[in-house]
Amino acid sequence: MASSHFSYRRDELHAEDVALSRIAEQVDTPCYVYSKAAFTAHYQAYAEALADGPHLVCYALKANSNLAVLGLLASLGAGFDIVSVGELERVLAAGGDPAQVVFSGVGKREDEMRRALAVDIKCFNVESEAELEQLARTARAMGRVARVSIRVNPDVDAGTHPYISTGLKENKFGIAIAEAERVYHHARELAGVEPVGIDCHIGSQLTELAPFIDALDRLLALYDRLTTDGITIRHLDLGGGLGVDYQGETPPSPGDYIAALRQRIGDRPLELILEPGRSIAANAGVMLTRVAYLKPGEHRSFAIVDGAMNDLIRPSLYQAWQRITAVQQRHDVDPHRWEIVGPVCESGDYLGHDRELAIAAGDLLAVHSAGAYGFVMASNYNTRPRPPEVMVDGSDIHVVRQREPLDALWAGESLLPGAAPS
Ligand SMILES: Cc1ncc(COP(=O)(O)O)c(C=O)c1O
Ligand SMILES: N[C@@H](CCCC[NH3+])C(=O)O
Repeated sequence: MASSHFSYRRDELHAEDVALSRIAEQVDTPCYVYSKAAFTAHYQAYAEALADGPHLVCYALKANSNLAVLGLLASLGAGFDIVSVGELERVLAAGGDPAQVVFSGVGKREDEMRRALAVDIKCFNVESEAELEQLARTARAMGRVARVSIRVNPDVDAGTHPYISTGLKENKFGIAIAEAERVYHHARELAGVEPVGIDCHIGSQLTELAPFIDALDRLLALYDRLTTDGITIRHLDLGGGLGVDYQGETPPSPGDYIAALRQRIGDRPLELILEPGRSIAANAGVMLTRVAYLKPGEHRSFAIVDGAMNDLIRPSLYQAWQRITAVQQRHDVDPHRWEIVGPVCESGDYLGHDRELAIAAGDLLAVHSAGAYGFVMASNYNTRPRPPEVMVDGSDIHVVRQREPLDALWAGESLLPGAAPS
């Protein structure tokens, strides 16, 4: 199992000290369950490894932006990586410090820039020259100066799924490394922006160090050239991307990763910023779902569960594999190979293919490693409410997001005038 915070005791899966069947009874299924201790430990692994030099861990809240998660990480000292004004408002609502926020993303709108300038975030990670110019105009109009990093596209192969690889020249992200030096000179001359950092993010779920080191070497060469040109860069932001154990992968630990980075950076006077998302959140959560019906067949056998692609889309979208186990292990039925599928009307609606499980209708299943890119990617497809979220703290159960009431799913919609049935 990928996380020691979710473990079996007397044949039943627990989150910390809470039996997961208790949560399912209390909040119904499907639901997400997070462990406070796991979030804390995963964050501390970064903070401790970085402690001997200037640093900031900017948790990428796209991975899991529940306010309870953000509040917990803020209380531990985390900064945040945001990609929208909505994420910025979440950080502020959770008590996060805007001075520790970096703003990534290729398509920042002017109103988003204005709000981020108004609360004086730490840095904008700028992804194109057109965005740089827009940001400079917006900042000037507000009488402000925006601190910026150029997000450099270092053209390294992250060796991960094509949908989550971002640092190749065919990807939409960042400014080509060959162009970056010229853009920094442009930024230096442009009123309204001040270049203070260099940024990159090459992809997600990386399980090897080599692509990170390749990218870092290219950024350091750029840093050295800019320093020679008299452009003072204060921080290096290497993005997120460290992978996790979904299916026995053995990615480097944050400690090993950071030691390798620091060794390359040497005595350059740089604050090191990282933007981890998945490696903090994924194995701090599971999704619980209940078996509704079993449909054994000659060709394939289906376990139809109450969770679906709208609740957890990673298997359908990326063919992602996440471990699925029975919450209460039973010894009275034989294991059988099941397709774990949801009620959504799509053949691609599945949570797992060909899983050997000893289960009966009514049993609870846990989909593991669901703390990252789980709830945040949930939708209301098929007019299904998004699931509730629960945070376990020792033996305490905190419902940190209620299931959406059904009528919330059509709030804001209206019938055409005169079209109401009489
Ligand atoms: C700019 C940026 N920073 C950080 C992250 C977080 O990545 P991960 O969840 O792989 O750590 C992402 C997502 O891949 C990203 O696009
Ligand atoms: N949503 C993706 C990761 C996206 C990374 C965002 N830059 C996943 O579940 O693997």
